[in-house]
Amino acid sequence: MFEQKDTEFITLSRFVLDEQKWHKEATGDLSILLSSLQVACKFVESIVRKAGLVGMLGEEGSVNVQGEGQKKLDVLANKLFIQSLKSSGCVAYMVSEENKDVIIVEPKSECDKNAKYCVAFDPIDGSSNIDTGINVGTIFGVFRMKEDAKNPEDSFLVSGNNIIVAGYCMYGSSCNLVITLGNNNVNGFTLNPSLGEFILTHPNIRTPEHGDTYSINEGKYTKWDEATKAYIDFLKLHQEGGKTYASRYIGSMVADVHRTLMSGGIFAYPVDSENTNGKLRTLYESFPMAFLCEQAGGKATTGAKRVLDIVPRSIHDRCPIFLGSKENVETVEEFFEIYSNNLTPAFR
Ligand SMILES: O=P(O)(O)OC[C@H]1O[C@](O)(COP(=O)(O)O)[C@@H](O)[C@@H]1O
Repeated sequence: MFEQKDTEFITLSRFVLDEQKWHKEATGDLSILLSSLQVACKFVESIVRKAGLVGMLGEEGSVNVQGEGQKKLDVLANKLFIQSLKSSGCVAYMVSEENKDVIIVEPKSECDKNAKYCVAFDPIDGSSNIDTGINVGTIFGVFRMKEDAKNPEDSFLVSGNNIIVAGYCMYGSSCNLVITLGNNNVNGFTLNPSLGEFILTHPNIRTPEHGDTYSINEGKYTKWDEATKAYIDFLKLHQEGGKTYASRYIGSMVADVHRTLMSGGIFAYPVDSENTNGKLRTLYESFPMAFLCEQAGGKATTGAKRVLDIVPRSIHDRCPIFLGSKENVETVEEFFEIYSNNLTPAFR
C-alpha cells in the first residue's frame, strides 16, 4: 500500500512501480501498459490544448457506432490510444467508444503472444464540449483476459467486479489523471507540462460521506422515471441544516464526476423516455467511474442495483448511473425502493 510520504516529485510511473511492488504475481506488464496509457494521455492533452490553433476543432464528418457525429479530436485521440496500447505489447483486446467491434491486437513478437490485459476506453468523453474549450477527458478500465474466452467479447461481457484498474484523464485548466489500482486507493496526478510528467498532487482521494451538490441534465425532467423525479424534487425541497442543494452540470462526465469525487455530492444520468437503458456506456464510462467512486469511499447504483454487479449484454451496452457520496446515493436507493414497491414518499 502506498505509504503517505512527501508526495513531491512522485511521478505516475514511479507510483505504479511502487504499487506493483506489493503484488507478488506482478510481472511488470501492468506498469508497461499504464505507461503506454499515460503517453497517449499526454499526447492528447498537447493536442486538446492547441486544438483551435491547429484546425483540430469541429466535425470529422463520420459517424460512430453510437450514431453520433465524430469530432476530429474523437478520431485522432482514438488512433493515439489504440497505437499506444498496441505498442505496449501487453494488451490482447480493446474496446473503444469509437469502434464498432473489439479491436484484436495482433502479436508482433513471441512475447506479445502472452498479452493478458484488455482495455475499454472512451478516448474523448464530453465531445459535445470540445469546440467550446470546456473540460473533456479520457476514461479507461483495465480487465484481465478471460482464460477460457471463446470470443474476444467474452473478456468484456463480465461484471464490473472484474475491473482491476480504472481512471480518467481530464483536459482542462490543468490536466489531471485520477487512477485506482484497487486496495481502496485512489490517487490524483497533475501534468507538469514543462517536465512532461504526471506528478502526484492528490494522494489518497476520499469522497466525502455527504455532499450538497447534484449533477444531472434537468432538461430531461419530464422524460425521467418517477423515482428520479421524486429524488430531484426532494433535493429542491429539502434543506440540509438550512442549506439547499446546489445544481452543477458541465455535460462532460469526466468533469462532473471529478468534482463529485473530490467535493462530494451526486452525479446522475438516469433512464429517460429517449434513453430507456440510460445514455452512458457501461464498459468504458459507468464501470471505470463506479470502481473509482467505490474505491474512494463512495457508491454507484443504477437505482435498483450496484453498477459493478451489472453484466453488460454487448460491448456498447448502456446503463443508468447515480454515483457519488455514500449517503447521497443511499437516499437515491431509498427512493427507488419506495417506487419499486409503489409506495408514496413521505415528503410527497
Ligand atoms: O448532453 P447530455 O444528454 O446531458 O449528455 C452528457 C453526457 O454525455 C456524454 O457527453 C457522453 O459522452 P461522449 O461525449 O463520450 O459521447 C457524457 O460525458 C456526459 O455526461
